[in-house]
Amino acid sequence: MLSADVRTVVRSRSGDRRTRCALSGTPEMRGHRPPLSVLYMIESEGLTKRYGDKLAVDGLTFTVRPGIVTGFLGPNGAGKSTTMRMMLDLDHPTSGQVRIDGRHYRQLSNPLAHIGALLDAKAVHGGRSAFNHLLCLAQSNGIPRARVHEVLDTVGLTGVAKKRSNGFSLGMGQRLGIAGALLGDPEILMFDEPVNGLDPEGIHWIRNLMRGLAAQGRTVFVSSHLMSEMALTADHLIVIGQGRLLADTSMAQFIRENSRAYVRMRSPERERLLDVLRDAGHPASPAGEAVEVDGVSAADLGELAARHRIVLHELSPQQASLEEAFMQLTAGSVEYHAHSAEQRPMTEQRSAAPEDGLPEAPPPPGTPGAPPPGTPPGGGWGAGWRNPKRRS
Ligand SMILES: Nc1ncnc2c1ncn2[C@@H]1O[C@H](COP(=O)(O)OP(=O)(O)OP(=O)(O)O)[C@@H](O)[C@H]1O
Repeated sequence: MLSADVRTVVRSRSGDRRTRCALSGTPEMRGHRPPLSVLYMIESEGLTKRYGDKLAVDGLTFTVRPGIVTGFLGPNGAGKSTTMRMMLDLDHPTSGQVRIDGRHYRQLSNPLAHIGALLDAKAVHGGRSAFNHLLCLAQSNGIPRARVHEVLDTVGLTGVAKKRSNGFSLGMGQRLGIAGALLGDPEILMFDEPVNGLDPEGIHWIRNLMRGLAAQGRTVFVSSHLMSEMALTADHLIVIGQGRLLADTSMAQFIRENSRAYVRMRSPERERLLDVLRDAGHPASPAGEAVEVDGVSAADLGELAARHRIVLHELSPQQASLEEAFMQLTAGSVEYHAHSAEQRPMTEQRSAAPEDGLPEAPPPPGTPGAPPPGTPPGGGWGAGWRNPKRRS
């Protein structure tokens, strides 16, 4: 017999397969039911993974909750994929644990019905058609054949279902991987770089898919390096650097706490404006033709300018992007630094490098090859990856 609390929860998820299981009280749902508080969650507790000398994941404790999209961010090599692999029991933690719906992955009697994942879109048998690939997955997991047609339709691959997947583009492969993740109609979905290789329409589609899955009350955990996309998709962020937890917070709070918010003002009477701001106790910094003021609202600054009859051509509150906030927070954890393609060739750099072998300081801001604003000393993202720990 299901408790009243369980009925409340499952009824709010109208139409989903597990809801029906729960209401009919199948043996799977009757046995080993985790406490309500952990349903549909991923819980990582002190998760640690060491590969030889390399501490890839270092004591990660966090919870991924249902009903929202949780973004998983970190610079290259931060440990995101390793963490996701451990969640699916594809890699064993050195210490710590992960629970899915309150249980270890190995204890789930029907894992695909609990958690669906896209980790590596290329991990399919290329000689099989998309349909047969999904059918094999379905048959080995007790999922009806009709569900294969449903997920192919959801990801837009029905028209190429009989084609071999080794002829698929990167984007089609991603869609097939997503179809596999959806196959068991799980409450928890995990995607590692799902927009890789997708065109703008595909990116838009997966954004809506993820938001739609979360709106149905599912738990959606997604990693991506595409910050602009993540800013549009995720509600909550887990950020790691060098295997350690750096932030576990809402998107809005993350940006607020890791960036500078200020108001940008432009006036044909710039010098007078600076004087008025100074006299009012609002120190402003000149920025080209504009001035930037911290810690005062745009409304207050507009009224101040009006009282002094100063014409304004711009009065705009500025908030850093997710990308800027991310780079600010992870500045100390970036392991693989990049250098602009416009910098001198590597051979030239090597001969001119100081004796300690460290890279030279980047060019000044605004010049060719300069890093974008907020880039930590030593570089940012881009071409020419080089691990400073592997100096020759
Ligand atoms: N099988 C392995 N053997 C040895 N080292 C590994 C193995 N898998 C990962 N690592 C190392 O662990 C660290 C974390 O790697 P991981 O792939 O989890 O990072 P990531 O955050 O997913 O990186 P990216 O964003 O570049 O995909 C890296 O230094 C990586 O080289």
